[in-house]
This record gives sequence, structure tokens and C-alpha cells, in this order.
Amino acid sequence: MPGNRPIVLIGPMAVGKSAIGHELAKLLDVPFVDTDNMIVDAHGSIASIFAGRGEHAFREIEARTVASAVEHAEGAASVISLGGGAVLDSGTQQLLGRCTVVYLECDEETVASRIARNSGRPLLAGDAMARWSALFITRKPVYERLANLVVDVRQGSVSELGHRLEVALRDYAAAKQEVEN
Ligand SMILES: Nc1ncnc2c1ncn2[C@@H]1O[C@H](COP(=O)(O)OP(=O)(O)OP(=O)(O)O)[C@@H](O)[C@H]1O
Ligand SMILES: O=C(O)C1=C[C@@H](O)[C@@H](O)[C@H](O)C1
Ligand SMILES: [Mg+2]
Repeated sequence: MPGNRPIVLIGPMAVGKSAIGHELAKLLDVPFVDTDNMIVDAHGSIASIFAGRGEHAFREIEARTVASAVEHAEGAASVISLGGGAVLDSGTQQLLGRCTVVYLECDEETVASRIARNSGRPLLAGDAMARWSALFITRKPVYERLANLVVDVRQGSVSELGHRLEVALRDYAAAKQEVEN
């Protein structure tokens, strides 16, 4: 595995960061944290934060939460799944330089069914797919720039994708080791 760096999963809403991250952590037998869940545990539902305090306040809470998750995880292997928009914060972008960042790549067609199964995403209110696509267009270059590794998650079950990520991470770690030696 890539040293003792936290493995951080990034990507747009509903690609499977939480589900696949959880699976990957089980396979690697390392701790798993989901920063959206940390926020909900500490501050209540994401929808209620957006409604009561606005997106700006949510982003501040999110940046602090991600920093605390990464700092707490450093020095040991672990898996951290971020919320879809967490990568927009410049402090978070800097912190991710100390992690192994995996971008879960998906497309509109595949994500449509995954969105349908989930609710409570305030930024997808109304026409969820149109909102998803608009956000994806602006964020895609950020995901691509921050990623050490890109994994296509369009095909396969959560369990299969967990295995695929594990293999991709082992290959990445081996290639990195070879360059460093
Ligand atoms: N490969 C897959 N096959 C089938 N269902 C999937 C797959 N990946 C994720 N899902 C399902 O799609 C839904 C969205 O996944 P998940 O919540 O993990 O997305 P996310 O990337 O964490 O989204 P968010 O950015 O909103 O946190 C969940 O119900 C999850 O179980
Ligand atoms: O993409 C986003 O901006 C978001 C994604 C979710 O994970 C949550 O963090 C929240 O709904 C905002
Ligand atoms: Mg999630």
C-alpha cells in the first residue's frame, strides 16, 4: 500500500465514494471515515445546515472537518471519503498533497440510478441530473488535477469496485516504490 498515507476518495456526488470507500477499508483492514458523516454527527443533517446556515457555512465546517480527519489519520493507513465539493477549498487541496488521492470517475448515465437511490443532497434539489452535470463540468478539472490515481467506477458492484481499487492502489504503490529506489 502507498506507505502510511491516508487514502482519500474524491469525485462528484453519488459516484460511490462512501460505499466503495467503506468496502476498500474493510478489504485493507484499516479505519474508514466519511467526512459527510462526521459533519452530520457533529452538526445535524447536511440539508439542515444548508437550509439554516447556508452553503458558505457548510463549506467552512467541511474544510475544518476534512483537515481534522486527515491530520488524525496521518502516519497510518486509512481510507477517507470526502463529500463531492470538499476539494474546492484551497486549504483542503494543499492537505491532499500529503495523501494518496483516488478520483472515482463516472458518467451521467451511470450516476443517474445511484442518485435516484439517495436523497438529502441540497445541491441536487429540482432537476437532480441537470444540477449534477453542471457541477461536474466545473469540478472535473479539480478532481483530475488532485488525483494520484483515477479509477473508472462505471461498471461493477460496490464489492467488485472495492477490489478493483485495492489492486489499483497496490500497483500504484509498487510503481512509486520503483521510482523512489
Ligand atoms: N458500483 C455501484 N453499483 C451499485 N450501486 C452503487 C455503486 N456505487 C454506489 N452505489 C450506490 O449509489 C448510492 C450513492 O453512493 P454513495 O453514497 O457512496 O456516493 P458518494 O460518492 O459518497 O456521494 P456524496 O458525494 O453525495 O457523498 C448509494 O446508494 C450506493 O450504495
Ligand atoms: O458535491 C457537493 O457539493 C456535496 C456533496 C455531498 O457529499 C455533501 O457534502 C453535500 O451535499 C455537498
Ligand atoms: Mg458520500
